[in-house]
Amino acid sequence: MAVYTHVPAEEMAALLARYGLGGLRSAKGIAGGVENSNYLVEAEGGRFILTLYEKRVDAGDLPFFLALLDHLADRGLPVPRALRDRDGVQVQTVAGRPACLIEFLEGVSLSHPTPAQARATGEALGRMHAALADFTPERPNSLGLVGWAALAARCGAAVDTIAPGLSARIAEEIAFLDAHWPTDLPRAVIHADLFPDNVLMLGDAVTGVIDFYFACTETRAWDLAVTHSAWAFSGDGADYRAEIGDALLAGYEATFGLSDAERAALPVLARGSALRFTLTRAWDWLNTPADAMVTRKDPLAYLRRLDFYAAHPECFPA
Ligand SMILES: Nc1ncnc2c1ncn2[C@@H]1O[C@H](COP(=O)(O)OP(=O)(O)OP(=O)(O)O)[C@@H](O)[C@H]1O
Ligand SMILES: N[C@@H](CCO)C(=O)O
Repeated sequence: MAVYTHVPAEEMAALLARYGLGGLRSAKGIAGGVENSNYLVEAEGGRFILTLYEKRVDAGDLPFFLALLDHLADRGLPVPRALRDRDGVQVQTVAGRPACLIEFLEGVSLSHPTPAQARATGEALGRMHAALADFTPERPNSLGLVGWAALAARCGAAVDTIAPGLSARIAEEIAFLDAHWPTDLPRAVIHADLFPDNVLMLGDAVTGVIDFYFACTETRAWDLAVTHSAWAFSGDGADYRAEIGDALLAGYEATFGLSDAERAALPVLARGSALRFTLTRAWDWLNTPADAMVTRKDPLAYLRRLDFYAAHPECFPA
């Protein structure tokens, strides 16, 4: 469960009063997620998510993320806005952390999506990219190619305690990606973390896209590569599920589409995605505080994806 910061009930009730949402009925820490503290809050005025920003979320980036959510919600995408209090303020301080009260969206995140659900997700990603065409704010990607080398250096040889030889494998892959990374593809603001746990679904319909806190200006097709790496494998990364990968790509093609150059770059972009999550998971594996109520995610599940993408570029049809 990701609850790094405890919020006393009295402080939660005082927060709700600022929004005119009536009394607090219940507040529960949410199991799931690794980045922020999340509470499901039941108030007399409705059900909400309270997010306290921890770790990698810089409070200075919050205006970018909240403008992005408003932009997408204005265009009909199923994303949760941050509520404004009676003074029009979206970002609060709760238990000493920057925090937002966020609209609750229905739906469940899937562990074993079907091809139809993967297709709907690809369609939603394509619709999101279309809606972002006129979104002008920018945010650099601190977890792109340059950031990977820096993070690998910070992890150092300690990653070899996770798997023997891992630091050498990471260095080799960064050298490969440096040499082959496409530099001339269209760039845009992307979600950058569209994992199954960030897509809420009812049946085959996408009812929510959440967790935009890695959104950044990047090679747009990388978003599809990230989504592919997160969806098209068994959880441990040992098995590639071609029917899921194909459905995801088909859904994206139906609502947005790829140029020939973007399609040709997908195998390299996917290797970059697999490395990104191997690295951030390895960092978390080595640095998660012992008292955090959080389940660490397995870095090797992404190393296996990396091995698969390196061996099977043909999983992305030309
Ligand atoms: N707006 C929302 N409506 C409904 N449920 C939500 C909403 N936001 C978050 N949740 C629930 O809280 C969980 C954790 O949220 P979120 O994924 O944003 O956390 P995180 O710590 O940032 O996670 P991650 O590890 O994916 O970066 C989600 O899986 C979902 O169950
Ligand atoms: N979605 C990521 C966590 C956020 O970087 C993971 O599963 O590793």
